[in-house]
Amino acid sequence: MSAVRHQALPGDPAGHLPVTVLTGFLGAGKTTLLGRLLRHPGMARSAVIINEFGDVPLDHELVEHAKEDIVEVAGGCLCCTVRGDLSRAVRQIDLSRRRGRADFDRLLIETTGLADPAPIIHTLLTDPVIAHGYALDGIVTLVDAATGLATLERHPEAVKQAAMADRVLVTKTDLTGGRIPAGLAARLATLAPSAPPLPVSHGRIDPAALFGLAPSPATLERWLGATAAPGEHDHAGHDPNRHGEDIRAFCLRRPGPVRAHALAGFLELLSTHAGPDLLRLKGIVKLAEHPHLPLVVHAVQHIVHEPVELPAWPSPDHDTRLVLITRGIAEATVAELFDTLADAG
Ligand SMILES: Nc1nc2c(ncn2[C@@H]2O[C@H](COP(=O)(O)OP(=O)(O)OP(=O)(O)O)[C@@H](O)[C@H]2O)c(=O)[nH]1
Repeated sequence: MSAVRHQALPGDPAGHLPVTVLTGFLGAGKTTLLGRLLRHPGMARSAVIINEFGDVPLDHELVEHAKEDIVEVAGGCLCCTVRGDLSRAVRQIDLSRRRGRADFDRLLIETTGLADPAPIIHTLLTDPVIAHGYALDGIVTLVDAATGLATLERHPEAVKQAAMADRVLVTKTDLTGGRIPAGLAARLATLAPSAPPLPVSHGRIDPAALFGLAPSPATLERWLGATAAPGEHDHAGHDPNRHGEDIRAFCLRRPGPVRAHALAGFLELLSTHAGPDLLRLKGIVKLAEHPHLPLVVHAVQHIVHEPVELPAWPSPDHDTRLVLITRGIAEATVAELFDTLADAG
């Protein structure tokens, strides 16, 4: 038996460990917030499950973490194709805790940006092993201050994420003058009236604001009633890189270095012309100018974020890898554009 201290939920004599579900549309800032939270001294005893859409996981290389209590679930959304994987991931990390290999008293689950939180909550509440040892402490939904309103208009997944929130964080308010834009605030007030939004910049928030939000039994009942029974969303043979009709993920890989101006041209062309259909781009790039210092790039719809240079390659894989999630844009078109610019570079 490990000597694990249990930090039970208040009023929970059974000593269930609290689980927080961190959700929010593609690129809303979930990984940024998580990275920052995990550096907070009060968060040292947290385990994390990260789920990524598509079969080329990158987040585990991009989340700065000094701890090993992180399990990555790749290859689809927890909400549709890999719900069984959520159970397995929680069971795996729970077994590590019981065997004394992992020492945590709080679990955080970061969903993909396309996830419907309802089936995830359903699994947490109904899987016998999970329900025995863990209890939902709250759903924290991140909404991007700059793209959030347009995203809520176009993507029902984003609406559901906001509607189920116990806490809404409006991220990137440094891009909107430190404020939540009025139109977005009004939309959120109707979607999540009991979760007034908090503005957040660069993931800076007191962790206490995110915990102890446990939804009431009546709310849980409502979700359980509204959610499909386990198995209904699990499609055998479902392509993990597809979501709905025309959203798909793909990865561009290039072993040779890429010149900075070729990369900048590619990002500029793509974000300007694909606009809202470039749901997400993230990647790690070997720049010709600094091949030993990998560059992390991000774009969310029409916004290309400030690239960040890492002090070292996070894994032995030193190829440039760009993961894209697009709506109705062919992989071949994007790959050709990238190759043309990189080859000419
Ligand atoms: N200016 C600004 N940029 C931010 C902020 N938070 C996150 N970003 C940037 O937004 C981009 C996306 O952030 P992530 O944390 O990767 O977003 P995510 O929600 O984890 O993305 P997915 O996992 O792909 O859905 C990155 O370039 C971040 O640096 C913020 O508060 N301000």
